[in-house]
Amino acid sequence: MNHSALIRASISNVPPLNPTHLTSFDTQKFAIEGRNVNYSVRTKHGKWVPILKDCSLRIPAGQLWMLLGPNGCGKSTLLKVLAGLLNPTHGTIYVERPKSYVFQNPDHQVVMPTVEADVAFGLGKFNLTKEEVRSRVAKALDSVGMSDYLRRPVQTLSGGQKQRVAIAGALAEACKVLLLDELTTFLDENDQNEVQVNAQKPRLSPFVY
Ligand SMILES: Nc1ncnc2c1ncn2[C@@H]1O[C@H](COP(=O)(O)OP(=O)(O)OP(=O)(O)O)[C@@H](O)[C@H]1O
Repeated sequence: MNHSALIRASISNVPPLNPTHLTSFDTQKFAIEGRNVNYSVRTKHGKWVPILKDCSLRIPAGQLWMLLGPNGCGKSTLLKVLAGLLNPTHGTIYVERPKSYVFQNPDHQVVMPTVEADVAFGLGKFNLTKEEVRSRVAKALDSVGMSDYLRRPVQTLSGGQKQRVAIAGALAEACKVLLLDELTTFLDENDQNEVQVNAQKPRLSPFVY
């Protein structure tokens, strides 16, 4: 996969990054920046197979972008590299923090017994009062249209509802970068639009790190 597979969902295209003109990441302007990112896997026969080849991209803050490309071109791999779940074989990456990654299959992520507990799970690392946690969980669930499901056991949710709960967990942490793998897997078109619009509203104040 190269940067031609990266399509912005709004306004005009930013020209591809020319790494020779830049010496440091422009963290004021870009929420995500990758330079000549390569990722290869080693087969059981010891052969290296390239998946990402010299992939460079810059994504400005406050915008929604989509990665488009054919099956198997490397979209999920690039997202995992940006999320820090995979280490690039070569290249450099900057991603603004806090960042969150929502898996293609929400069963990998929605693990607590109830919706409320699951959305609150990631907040455990912050020094918040119970009231602050409750308030963040309520706002995040409202953002994804799941306020009525607060006390529901997660195993009773549909795939799309689980995906919304996973997104609410990311929003509750006021992530600055939200990496969504295959938003289309479980959400229908209306739900995708709703989540995208709501996720861009600044309802939750960011944490100070
Ligand atoms: N651990 C691995 N070992 C071998 N090949 C892998 C590994 N991980 C990914 N691949 C291969 O890398 C390529 C890119 O996979 P990736 O999941 O990133 O594609 P994708 O663009 O997200 O595909 P899709 O649209 O089908 O979800 C695929 O050909 C896949 O088989």
